[in-house]
Amino acid sequence: MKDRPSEESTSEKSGKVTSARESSQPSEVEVLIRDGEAVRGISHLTQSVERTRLDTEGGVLVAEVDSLSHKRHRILFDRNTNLFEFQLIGQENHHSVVYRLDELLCVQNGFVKLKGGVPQNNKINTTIKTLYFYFVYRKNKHLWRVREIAAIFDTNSERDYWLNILTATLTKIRSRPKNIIVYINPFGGKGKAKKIFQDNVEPFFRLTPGLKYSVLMTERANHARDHILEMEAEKWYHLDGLVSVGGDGLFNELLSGALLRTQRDAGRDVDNPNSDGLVTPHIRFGIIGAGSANSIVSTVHETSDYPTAAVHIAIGSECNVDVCTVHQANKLIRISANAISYGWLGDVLRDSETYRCLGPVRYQWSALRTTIRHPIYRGTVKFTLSHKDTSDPQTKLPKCIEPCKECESRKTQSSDSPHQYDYHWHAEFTHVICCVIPTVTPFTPHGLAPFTGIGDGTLDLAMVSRVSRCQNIQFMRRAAMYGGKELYKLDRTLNVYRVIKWSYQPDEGQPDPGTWNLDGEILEQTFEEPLQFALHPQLISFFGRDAAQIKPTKSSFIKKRKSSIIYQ
Ligand SMILES: Nc1ncnc2c1ncn2[C@@H]1O[C@H](COP(=O)(O)OP(=O)(O)OP(=O)(O)O)[C@@H](O)[C@H]1O
Repeated sequence: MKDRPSEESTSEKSGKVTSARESSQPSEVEVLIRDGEAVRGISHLTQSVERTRLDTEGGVLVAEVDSLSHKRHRILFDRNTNLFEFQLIGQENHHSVVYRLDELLCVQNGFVKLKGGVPQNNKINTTIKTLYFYFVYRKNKHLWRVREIAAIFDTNSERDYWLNILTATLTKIRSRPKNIIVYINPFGGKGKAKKIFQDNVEPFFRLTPGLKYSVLMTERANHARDHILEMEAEKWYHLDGLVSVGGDGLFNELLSGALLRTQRDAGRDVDNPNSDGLVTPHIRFGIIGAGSANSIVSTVHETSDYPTAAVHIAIGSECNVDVCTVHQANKLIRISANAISYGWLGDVLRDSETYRCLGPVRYQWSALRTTIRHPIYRGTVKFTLSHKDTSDPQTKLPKCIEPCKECESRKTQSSDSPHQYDYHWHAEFTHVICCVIPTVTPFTPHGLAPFTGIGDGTLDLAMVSRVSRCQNIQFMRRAAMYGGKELYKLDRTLNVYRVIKWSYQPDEGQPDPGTWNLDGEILEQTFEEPLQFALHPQLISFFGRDAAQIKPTKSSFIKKRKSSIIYQ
């Protein structure tokens, strides 16, 4: 059991301590995140210190403390670089550990029960003289957790001085959210969204200094979207985050509500697919994946782990994400930040709606039914490449099925007359799949889109023309087992392009125009009007961090353990 100082066992030593002065309160703090960079120690900033001292405003705060095992340490907090250094003193060799301010979730004058790095409840077990630092860290490739460092000060007032100054500093970190709304779909996934929030997310929020949050339980479909659109302006502009606790469908409501509201307030035309002037919402999005697929959260954080998502919201990490708008007859009809698919995948979703009573198994059942039916749709895909794509579709795309209206119209037009899209392909399709982000789902754990990123300014468009039932099963099996990257390696004839806009129109005279699967929701296609898809690069921000930038903490810390404070 951990040795914690209790009220009875500690006695306060006398000592004059600088009181928290007005002048020492920090103004707004800008944390420079230097992920992946080796952080230089700050020990050069001080030589010998007896007790808490603040060199200058924005200078270095220094104190000598004991660890729980009574080893003497020095803590330095450099307010210019926003770095903490914990040094073990009185040893021959120099042992220290450095943390950044943005890794500090909170400081407390008592300990919080942690289980596997997740705060268990909100009870703070107050102690005297001990300050508990709660730092977030990347536990392994995917998971983020909280670790505790306990430092026993010489006096209670010195501890309180540190507590006040650090809490005030954390409250003023500009990138941390101050005011968020949490939308919970009580029926999402297995109907446990509320409990998931209370057990895995709320404890982080309660610990975060300066974070205010309100919770809205949705009562119907589109409740969250309408709530955002109808919110009073003053409330809306004071918000800095919207968090969905549910599936991809609930998140899409938040996304649509916030984007529509922002464009409406800015007087932008959302209906025109060629308008590239959409305004970025002032809020960031957080997702707690409590739905059935949780594809967006799994793609952004590479895991649907609830505490990881909660950590990113609490510490205010940020990543920008591309968005795709879908238009029909010059009207905006949907917004997607995930994947849009037509053909086999669209039909599976449509069929699965009839079998909702089966729960998540319905997708497997409908996949089987759709594979037996083996739908093929004839239509025209038109697209414009992103400048990042180097392949030339002209040399790779098979010939259009004749007659092709687009080929004929291009023949009759002069070569210099502008086309809305640079390339087209009239074919019979088994799949047309467009990924805005890599699209990690329980069925495609390695990501469906071969080369796209979450905010790389491209859409990956894959067109799979008529294949046999057997080939389609192989195609889906490979995509699920190895991910899109391997699929592309195995089949170089796969027509995949990085595009910025595209459209699809089915040929008339087929029994069915087909259905789209847009972020897991059905979108009906019509014969009359093509659907147009337009990319808006990095239009929204998420509470998330590019995982590749941060190295996981080494698990061999036991070997390097020098004290209960320095174990990295
Ligand atoms: N209280 C509610 N009652 C009914 N429907 C709701 C409610 N709140 C949200 N919805 C709608 O339910 C749909 C599915 O919700 P959500 O995505 O949260 O869960 P899910 O279990 O992942 O769903 P799916 O079955 O689509 O995967 C959303 O499109 C949303 O609009």
